Amino acid sequence: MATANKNLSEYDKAQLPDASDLEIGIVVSEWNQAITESLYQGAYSALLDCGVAEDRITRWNVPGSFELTFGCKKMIEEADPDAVIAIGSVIRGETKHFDFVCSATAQGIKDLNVLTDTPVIFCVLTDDTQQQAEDRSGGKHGNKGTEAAIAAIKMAVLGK
Ligand SMILES: Nc1c(NC[C@H](O)[C@H](O)[C@H](O)CO)[nH]c(=O)[nH]c1=O
Ligand SMILES: CC(=O)[C@@H](O)COP(=O)(O)O
Repeated sequence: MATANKNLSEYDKAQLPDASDLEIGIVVSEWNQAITESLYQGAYSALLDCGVAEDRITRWNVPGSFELTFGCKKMIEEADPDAVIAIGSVIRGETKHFDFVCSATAQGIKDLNVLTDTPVIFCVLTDDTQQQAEDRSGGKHGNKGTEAAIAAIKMAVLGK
């Protein structure tokens, strides 16, 4: 199902496990900062709404999406959260750099899920246009940060 047919912000708290004792890490890329801050706010608000304690949410920033893998790895090593949300926004430019950044970031986050015992949630928008990114970070298609927070809660409990 394409995002166009699914609102990213919809969730049913009644279907979620107790999140009151969860520690959640969030690593945020500074590239396309207006988009990533909107994604972060979506994730942060949903975590609080679902019962995660404010003082159990840890945020770190990294320069770009390519650095998300290292930032999440260090957070897992140093803070040992129950799950980590990796937030980024990659928007296609004139060259093939978009393809390499998206592929490396997706593979790196996948590797963390394989090589560590901590779920790492892929909250990285990979868009052809600024409008597509805005539509998925609090626009007409909802907020992927909200979707990522719900996934983080579910995976954190599954991984315990
Ligand atoms: N163009 C985008 C980038 N590029 C930067 C890389 O992520 C990386 O920080 C750099 O290559 C140094 O290692 N990053 C994004 O997150 N979004 C983009 O659109
Ligand atoms: C995803 C990127 O790295 C890209 O936005 C950089 O733009 P360009 O391909 O024009 O250098």
